[in-house]
Amino acid sequence: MRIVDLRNREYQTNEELIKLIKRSEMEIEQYETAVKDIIKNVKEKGDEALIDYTELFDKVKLSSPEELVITFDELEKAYDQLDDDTKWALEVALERVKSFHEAQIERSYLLEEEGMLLGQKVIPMERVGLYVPGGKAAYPSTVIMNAAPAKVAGVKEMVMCSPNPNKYTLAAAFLCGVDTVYRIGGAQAIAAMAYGTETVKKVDKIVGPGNIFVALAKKNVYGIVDIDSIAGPSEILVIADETANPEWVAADLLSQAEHDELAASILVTTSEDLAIDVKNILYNVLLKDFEREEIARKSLDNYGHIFIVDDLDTACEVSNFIAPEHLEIITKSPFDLLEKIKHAGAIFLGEYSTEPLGDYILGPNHVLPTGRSARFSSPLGVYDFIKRSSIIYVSREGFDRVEKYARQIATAEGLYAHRLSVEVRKRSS
Ligand SMILES: NC(=O)c1ccc[n+]([C@@H]2O[C@H](COP(=O)([O-])OP(=O)(O)OC[C@H]3O[C@@H](n4cnc5c(N)ncnc54)[C@H](O)[C@@H]3O)[C@@H](O)[C@H]2O)c1
Ligand SMILES: N[C@H](CO)Cc1c[nH]c[nH+]1
Ligand SMILES: [Zn+2]
Repeated sequence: MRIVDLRNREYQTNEELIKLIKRSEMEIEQYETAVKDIIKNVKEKGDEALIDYTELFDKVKLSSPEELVITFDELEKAYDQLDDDTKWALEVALERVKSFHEAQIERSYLLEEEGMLLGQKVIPMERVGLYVPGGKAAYPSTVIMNAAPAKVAGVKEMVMCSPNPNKYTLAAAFLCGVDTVYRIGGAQAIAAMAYGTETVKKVDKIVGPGNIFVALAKKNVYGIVDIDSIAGPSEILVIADETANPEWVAADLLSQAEHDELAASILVTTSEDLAIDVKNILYNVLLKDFEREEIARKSLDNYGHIFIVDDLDTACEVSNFIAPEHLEIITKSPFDLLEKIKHAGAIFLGEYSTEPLGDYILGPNHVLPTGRSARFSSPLGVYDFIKRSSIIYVSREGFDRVEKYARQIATAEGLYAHRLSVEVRKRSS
């Protein structure tokens, strides 16, 4: 495999590539230390720590723990304040996301065998925590992406945390029927939902995306609660050939760069001309007079890459290695590459399937694994909000069919009380 970037550096191996794309261990360690400290403080000081962090990071001064909670009236008022077009757009999005996720519903089942009924009962989670980011932008769309699959799964209670949420985020929470909303963000919100405080309810599972502090905090509380995936700073990788429109590709790369200085936007192309055009358009046209220039420029300078490869097979190999959150394939025959893609949070095929449509309105979830975790994680879905219990019924007849095998295996394991449980029943015949 031969990979050349725009500065004519050559990468021979995946290891060289990973060094380039990975945030340095030292960088991550700094964030880890800060996050662990925040979690410890919230565990020890509860609401007091939440009030302090909210002032420090979100510049919101609260005079009492009650103010951490946003009342139902505030949510309703926020919704009423929206103009009709925005209300309608959010409603259409909610309906589309819900109906896409309905296909993920998993049913309980019972298998009947001679003398036995064996099955699985699907049970929705009782209380889940939704994280909705709010530092560098507001994310009403993420309220929908979190809440819609939870509702479809039948979750009883939804708790939501977001730093300094604006009227759009609050209106979306109202529309989605979120039960309790707290104005708390970052690692402190994750710690509060995992451990509970005097005011914040402890949940069974925390889902939703966020910046590096949120993503690392979720990783840290995993085990105390369940989490969905590591859905951290956004990523996009575009595989494109000479048929791609450079302006469209550049716009799509910028769409994720504007989320966060730590976002990653990568183009892998077989066309050197396209590579040069995309770079020029990005830096000499789109970034000029761009409202979110500061964030996007830092992201592109540090984590933006353009790789030129010999063929589309190599492009797929690079993409599989990076395992991006979003993969766009803008080539002459995008479906031809689909079977070669092994790791990606969401795969967008063809030039009109632009990533931002997926962020807002199509239906598939936009809460997606990042940082190469698409190798083992999936998009947020109904399956994240359910758990399963096995159901077991055995009659005397069923018992007689299998008891000797159980006794045999119990003997092999040296677990005599296990064997006894079977023997006492056998003797009763
Ligand atoms: N992967 C996905 O599915 C997905 C979806 C949507 C958004 N995102 C990502 O979510 C993120 C949103 O980030 P954001 O910053 O706008 O909002 P955010 O809510 O995730 O983070 C804001 C919080 O970060 C904390 N914070 C900021 N600076 C800190 C510091 N120096 N020390 C400790 N804590 C600090 C504060 O508590 C603040 O409330 C972006 O990275 C975006 O790319 C990812
Ligand atoms: N692209 C983000 C996921 O990485 C989701 C989002 C919400 N709003 C805009 N974009
Ligand atoms: Zn986005």
